[in-house]
Amino acid sequence: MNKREVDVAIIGAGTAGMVAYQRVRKATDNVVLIEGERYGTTCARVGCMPSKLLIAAAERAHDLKTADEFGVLAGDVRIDGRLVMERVRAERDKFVAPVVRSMEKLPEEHRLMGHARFVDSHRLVVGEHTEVHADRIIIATGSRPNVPGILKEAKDRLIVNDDVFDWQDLPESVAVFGPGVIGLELGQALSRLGVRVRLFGVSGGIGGLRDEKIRDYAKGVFGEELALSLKAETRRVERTGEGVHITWLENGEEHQETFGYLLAATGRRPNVDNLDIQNAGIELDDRGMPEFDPFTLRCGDSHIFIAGDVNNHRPLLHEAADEGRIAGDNAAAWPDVRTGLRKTPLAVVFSDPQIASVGLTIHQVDEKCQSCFAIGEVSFEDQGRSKVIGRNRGLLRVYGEHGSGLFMGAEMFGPAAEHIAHLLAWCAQKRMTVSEMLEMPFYHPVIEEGLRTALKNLNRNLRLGPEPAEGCMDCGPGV
Ligand SMILES: Cc1cc2nc3c(=O)[nH]c(=O)nc-3n(C[C@H](O)[C@H](O)[C@H](O)COP(=O)(O)OP(=O)(O)OC[C@H]3O[C@@H](n4cnc5c(N)ncnc54)[C@H](O)[C@@H]3O)c2cc1C
Ligand SMILES: NC(=O)c1ccc[n+]([C@@H]2O[C@H](COP(=O)([O-])OP(=O)(O)OC[C@H]3O[C@@H](n4cnc5c(N)ncnc54)[C@H](O)[C@@H]3O)[C@@H](O)[C@H]2O)c1
Repeated sequence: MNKREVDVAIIGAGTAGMVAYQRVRKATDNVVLIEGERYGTTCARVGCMPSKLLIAAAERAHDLKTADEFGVLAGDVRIDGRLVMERVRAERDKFVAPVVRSMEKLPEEHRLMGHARFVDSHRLVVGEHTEVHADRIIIATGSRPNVPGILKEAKDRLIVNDDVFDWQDLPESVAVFGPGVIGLELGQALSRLGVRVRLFGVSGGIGGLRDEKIRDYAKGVFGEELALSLKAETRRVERTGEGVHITWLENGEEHQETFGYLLAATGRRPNVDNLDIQNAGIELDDRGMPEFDPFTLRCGDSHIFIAGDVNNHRPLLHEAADEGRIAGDNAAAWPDVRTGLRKTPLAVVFSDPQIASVGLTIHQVDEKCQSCFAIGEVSFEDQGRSKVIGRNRGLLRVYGEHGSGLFMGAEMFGPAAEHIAHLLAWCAQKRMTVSEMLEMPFYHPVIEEGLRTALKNLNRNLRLGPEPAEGCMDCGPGV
């Protein structure tokens, strides 16, 4: 077995691992970045980018199919599944290639291919060919789909997100299990591309929405175009000659339907269980997850750090990058460990309408403010710009603290949520009050005017500032 002695070993060459590597590199040349499978990252290969490519095709198809609303007659819209998937794969490959190239450009002594596992708190065995002794270690091993046992009965027709993006053609039908972020994004996109889809859930939730009022509204809107079984008890999953036959119980009645494939989007499992983590000498919780500080990413008071999806703290791309930076800086400077900047929570679901959440959830605000908070809201059904562009479905709810008037968080289902969420996240991070946010300029006619309406409503409910005039003429029509 080869032997290596390094200052810092990083396990996992995904986004968190690559960013951590760049930071460590500033302090030492004696570093190794270990990858067990392939270069290219989850985001570029099987995550953010290919999913958004599929969604982009679905949005084009949907726009064409609904263009007659504007008097634009597109005729019969035909979707060529082979061409759709060809573009998804080709564009995906263009995102993956530069990531792989940047990895391959690293000095050879900084790269190691092979699955890593802990032998003790400082020693890793990699691919059974190299033993690495590291002064400090960063775990950045990401996550993988978690598939409940019963779904495995779909056998060769069971797929996860990774498989979808290698399809050569679109299938006739897919049962999507898991109405969370991945299931909703992919399920709606496939449906809009002409695939027969049913979305199965267990708890009644959809798209990770936490505010019940928005969740109920969103369920109504998605239910108009998607077959939803959000509170289903799966009785049987059988691989038959035609595909996958599913029997489920819903509202006290048994239902059955056959699909070509079963897509499991039932959550993700951190890649901790394949590391022999029990040998690392760090505290584990009752689920076997390392205890760590989210501000330093350090596990207890050890020399081991954990960054990205693997710690399951905020499993999003920009958070993986931030955590890679913090863990990298701290591993480099160890034992001088510093707290890093954690940004305001921000999440976007690329459904249509989009879903976004910013800052604290309604339940967290309630807990933090001990019920001393108010809610402002706006419906986009009557919002001027949204009506003009035919996207007037949605609801935004903003939360503020009584007394201080501070903006605490928001949840949104509606048009341009990805953009409005950014404005809100920036205000939250700057700790702005709702009144200060209302001092900012709002153009006319734009979707952001809907945000202003929600903020004015919140200010009124916080009993701050002047009582807003009904039908404000300064604001123009349809705001
Ligand atoms: C379908 C889908 C869509 C998504 N869309 C979005 C989106 O739109 N926006 C967003 O912000 N986020 C999105 N995400 C989440 C985002 O992709 C992740 O948060 C991010 O990629 C996590 O990066 P990471 O570095 O933690 O993990 P990864 O990029 O997964 O890297 C981990 C690496 O560790 C390696 N590894 C694992 N175990 C070992 C081992 N024992 N030894 C050596 N190497 C190992 C793996 O092979 C992998 O290369 C999406 C995810 C999915 C699945
Ligand atoms: N746009 C984005 O930013 C984006 C997109 C995709 C993924 N992601 C990230 O990836 C993470 C994982 O996404 P995900 O969708 O896999 O997880 P998730 O936790 O969002 O959703 C999983 C869903 O599966 C349901 N479920 C669990 N067991 C089930 C069963 N047996 N039958 C039916 N439903 C079942 C859960 O109730 C939940 O609704 C997200 O939390 C997010 O951080 C982000």
